[in-house]
Amino acid sequence: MSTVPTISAISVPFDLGAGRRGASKGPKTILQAGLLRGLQQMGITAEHTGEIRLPDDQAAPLAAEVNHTNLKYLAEVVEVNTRLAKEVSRVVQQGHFPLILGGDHSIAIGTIAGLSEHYTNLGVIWIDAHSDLNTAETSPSGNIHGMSLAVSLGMGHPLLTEIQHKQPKIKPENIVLIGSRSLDEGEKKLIRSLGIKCFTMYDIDRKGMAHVMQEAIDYISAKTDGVHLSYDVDSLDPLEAPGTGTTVKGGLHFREAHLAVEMLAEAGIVTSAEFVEVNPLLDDNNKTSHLAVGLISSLLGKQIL
Ligand SMILES: NC(=[NH2+])NCCC[C@H](N)C(=O)O
Ligand SMILES: [Mn+2]
Ligand SMILES: [Mn+2]
Repeated sequence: MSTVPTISAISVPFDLGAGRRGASKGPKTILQAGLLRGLQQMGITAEHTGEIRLPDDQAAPLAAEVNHTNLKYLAEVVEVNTRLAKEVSRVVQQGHFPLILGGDHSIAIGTIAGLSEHYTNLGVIWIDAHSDLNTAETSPSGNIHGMSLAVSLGMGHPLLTEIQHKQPKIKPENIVLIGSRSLDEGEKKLIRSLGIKCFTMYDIDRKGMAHVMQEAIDYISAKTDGVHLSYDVDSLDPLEAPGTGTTVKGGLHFREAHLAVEMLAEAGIVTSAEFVEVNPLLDDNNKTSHLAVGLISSLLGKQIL
């Protein structure tokens, strides 16, 4: 059935980039929801390469010690992403498809850093209620998961932007945001000033998901040599995906979410993906983990008929 390369799933049980704990338990519940078995049933070769985590001696400091900064848990975020970047780079080198299971969205920093070694024009499709384009200066929370896309553009603390190598990892014109509906003032300014392609919920309502995805695919495939899908499950409506830390109402419905990844599968442009912000502690019977498994399967070619 498939021409999909071998999938290497990488778990990143990390949640110190987020304001609430629990996303660190996401990789395990996604795997328990039958991810690998499902892919194997589709005829795909899929392996789990292991977990990227902090060394045991880098136990998280007490929240009180880090909450006075606007870059909470900076050292931990740097460490885990440095490790993740190396692993992602190794998987690409091997010719496999990296599938990163988060974890909060700060792990996109390491994923994209590792990928950027292998592409000169890496495209990024960022499906998210948010744009994660804050810096310490603009962030309302100090949570680094709200900064990861800015970091990948080379903006922010050097310890973050210089992971893997010093250059910016992606270019603004190679990014497409989809599902945006909660943007901070600094983020809006940046989207406008850099001319980042952004399909908000307004655009999805106005044009329909099929139209938006076709535009996004045409836009990005024309100028990139690889496309990374960074999928934050809070892009979905909280009714569909209650198990996530920063829900925003008015999100994607189940069918829109599936259509988006089905169209990406059909276009055959995606070369890596990450699914982040599944928080089983906030979930309803692991509904959000099962949803993630369904979306990953659709992305990798599962069809209704
Ligand atoms: N990956 C996420 N869920 N990010 C949420 C970010 C929320 C908000 N914009 C902030 O910077 O704090
Ligand atoms: Mn996000
Ligand atoms: Mn989000």
